[in-house]
Amino acid sequence: MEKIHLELTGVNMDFPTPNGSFRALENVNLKIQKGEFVSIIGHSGCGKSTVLNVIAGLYQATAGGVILNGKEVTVPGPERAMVFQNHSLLPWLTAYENVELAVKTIFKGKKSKSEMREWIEHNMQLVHMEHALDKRPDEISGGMKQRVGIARALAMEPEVLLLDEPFGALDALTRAHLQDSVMEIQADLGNTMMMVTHDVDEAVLLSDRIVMMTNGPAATVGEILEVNLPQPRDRIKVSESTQYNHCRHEVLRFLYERHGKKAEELTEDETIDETVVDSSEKSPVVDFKESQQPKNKVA
Ligand SMILES: Nc1ncnc2c1ncn2[C@@H]1O[C@H](COP(=O)(O)OP(=O)(O)OP(=O)(O)O)[C@@H](O)[C@H]1O
Repeated sequence: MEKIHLELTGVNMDFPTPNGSFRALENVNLKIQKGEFVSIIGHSGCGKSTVLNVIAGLYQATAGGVILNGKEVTVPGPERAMVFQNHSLLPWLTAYENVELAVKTIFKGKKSKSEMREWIEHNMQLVHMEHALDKRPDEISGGMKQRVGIARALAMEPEVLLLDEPFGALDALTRAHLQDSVMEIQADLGNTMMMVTHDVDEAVLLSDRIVMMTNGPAATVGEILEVNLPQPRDRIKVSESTQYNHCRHEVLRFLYERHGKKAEELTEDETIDETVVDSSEKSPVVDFKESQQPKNKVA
């Protein structure tokens, strides 16, 4: 049995609201091994981002806690880097300088100026952005900005990379490129990665396990699905495999059941455009999409 790297135990998260306390999470328990890629999926507003924010230390759990490498985490730290849906780069700095800012914070006094430069260039290479070091965010595309955001997070040498819908704002082709890059990076570096996504295909393609959350309020882990697909994964080969379609069906079944549709109404290859109920509003919203990403691997 592998050693547990990251563990959430009995996590509750209550938010104060004008109408009293709102319980977003209740008794969330999760054990993650080093180097695992875990996706979190669930209906809109169920609490996926809240789970990541608690791990990041941006929110403090009202009960229970998070242990990383045997130590409790309650505040943000460089060993847990977060990538958001919107790149959050500083617009007046170049791509290089944006990454440099994070690198200086972590490695000041530990790396020389030339070592820092090498390290920044190395991380930009990992995300295939070495050609745009001197571009400012307004001079590069959304996908390129996201790449720089990932480089900035990786440059902090985090033990855990937290990805909150990192590709959600991108077009299908760019998303596919970035998914491939993230798979390559994880194969290279072996980081533990946790990703919130609404995209069932993305979750199956990238994950070792998919955590499916129940609807809120007081959301918790509903089911956990193991994705037993061989690595490295080629999107075209994977999408043709029975195991892939089984995993996809299992996630859709879970989401449908939470939406009130019966599992037996699903077929293995059913196409779905929208399936969910916003768990906080209890009204149908267009949210869960079968991925429209291209099925072939893009270089
Ligand atoms: N700071 C806050 N104060 C009050 N309520 C909050 C706060 N942050 C989140 N919530 C509530 O907690 C619940 C979970 O929110 P969260 O953003 O984690 O859901 P989510 O599953 O990530 O949603 P989505 O899929 O739409 O991004 C929601 O009902 C949300 O309104």
